[in-house]
Amino acid sequence: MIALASDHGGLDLKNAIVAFLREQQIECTDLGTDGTASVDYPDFAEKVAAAVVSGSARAGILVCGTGIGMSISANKIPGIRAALVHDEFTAQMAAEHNDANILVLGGRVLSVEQGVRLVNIWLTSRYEGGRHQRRLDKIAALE
Ligand SMILES: O=C(CO)[C@H](O)[C@H](O)[C@H](O)COP(=O)(O)O
Repeated sequence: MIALASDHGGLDLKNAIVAFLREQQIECTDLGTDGTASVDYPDFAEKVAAAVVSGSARAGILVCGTGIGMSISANKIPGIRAALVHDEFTAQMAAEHNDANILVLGGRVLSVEQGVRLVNIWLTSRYEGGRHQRRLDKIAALE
């Protein structure tokens, strides 16, 4: 299960990602927002982070205008490694090196096509472990 949410600035990209995941028959849950009314991104970051930390979702995707506010918010939650990515390389590294459990995208930064492409790269890339695990352990110790 993948949990997704956006604010109003990320709505179109989030909806496109939901459609993509359903097309791929990847189970997902859309935690909002549902319309174009202005909302506050920390409320939605918290919902997705809670789903990931509780284990009800294996991973999460958050979208706001820049992705910055969502990543700052989600990374406040212990156990979350939220990665804001902008291109193919950072999407791949977020999985391979950081084992990011939440992918964050900027709906006002990326085209819908590019955003969906980055989701696909992150989902199909695998954490490499090894030296990276030592670093993730040190991140966890900071919590
Ligand atoms: O990351 C953000 C803020 O740090 C997001 O881009 C928000 O979507 C953005 O701030 C919302 O802006 P708005 O002017 O209220 O639409």
